[in-house]
Amino acid sequence: MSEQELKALRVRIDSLDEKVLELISERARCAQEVARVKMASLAEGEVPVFYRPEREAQVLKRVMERNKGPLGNEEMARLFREIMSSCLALEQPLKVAYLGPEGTFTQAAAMKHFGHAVISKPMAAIDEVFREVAAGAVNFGVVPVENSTEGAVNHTLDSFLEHDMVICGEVELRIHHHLLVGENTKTDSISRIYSHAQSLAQCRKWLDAHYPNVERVAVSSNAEAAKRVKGEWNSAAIAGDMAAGLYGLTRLAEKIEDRPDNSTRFLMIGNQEVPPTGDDKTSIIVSMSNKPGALHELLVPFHDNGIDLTRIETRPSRSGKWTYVFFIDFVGHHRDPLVKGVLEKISQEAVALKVLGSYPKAVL
Ligand SMILES: O=C(O)C(=O)C[C@]1(C(=O)O)C=C[C@@H](O)C=C1
Repeated sequence: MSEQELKALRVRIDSLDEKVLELISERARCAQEVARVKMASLAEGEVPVFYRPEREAQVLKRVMERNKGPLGNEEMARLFREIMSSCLALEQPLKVAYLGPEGTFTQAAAMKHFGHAVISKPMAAIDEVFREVAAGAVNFGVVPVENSTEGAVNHTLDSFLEHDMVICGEVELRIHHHLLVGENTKTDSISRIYSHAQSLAQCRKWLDAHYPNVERVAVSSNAEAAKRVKGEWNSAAIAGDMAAGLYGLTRLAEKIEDRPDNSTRFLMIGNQEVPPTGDDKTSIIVSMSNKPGALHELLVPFHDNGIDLTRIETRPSRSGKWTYVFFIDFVGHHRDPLVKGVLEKISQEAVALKVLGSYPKAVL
């Protein structure tokens, strides 16, 4: 390519950027207008709802449907995700608590779902995320709920039993783990590997093959593991990209998770009900009386109405020995007539039924 050609292309890019800039600014002014309309149409005592997950899902889906490339759908949606995040920040800067410290996969999930224009607050434990939302100190919280290799995150499920929370979104993240060391670490003298227990479990086979005699130490998060090895000479951490970047660590081995499709699903929790989008999921907690066939009774209405169950998890209930609650996710919104019917049928048989929330299926 000649210098001349390159110059001409850059002139074209400059001119396109000016148009993109003007269009983004126009969009942002539009969002400010939306905020004005929302404020003006409030009934007395009503609080404005600026964040609209159902609308965001619709915007991102539309972008993906209309995208003709060469950028991929996900890439394009990510760009719009950030534009929308900044537009919303003009209406109302969202505060989001997540399972910290900084650099965790939960933080990455929060950014993937809300974009980077939110004010994010790391919390030391899952229960603290719930409490922060319940106290109204933040608008939303982000917590992990299940991993494709290791299963349910029980702390999160148990927290739903203790707090009244509305689930308003989900996001899935492909989890890649790396073996990380600080700059002063001699790689042949590693005597300890830190990570979160779930991450150690997700890399068990790799560790058995490569570091069978090295002590594995479970800490509160993999970001915490990364933070520790920064100052230690004989230690390594298992953590992800965000933590590696944040603590300036070197990747000794990349993508060491045993299963290449290792993914974690995260939930957004808040106090806001989300209207239907036509492509939603619902999460419920049900407790049945301890009698034969109870689980069968619970599942039959779903089957009879062709409702797709995406997950069922059992946890000990907090109210009695050997009694259980079921966490069930299914496709549909609790306001859909078919779903309403199923929930009514179940509540006739159940000791208790609580809808945790209906929310758009993850778009990104
Ligand atoms: O449509 C709205 O209600 C808006 O506030 C606008 C907008 C957007 O930028 O498109 C911004 C924030 C909401 O969460 C959803 C969409």
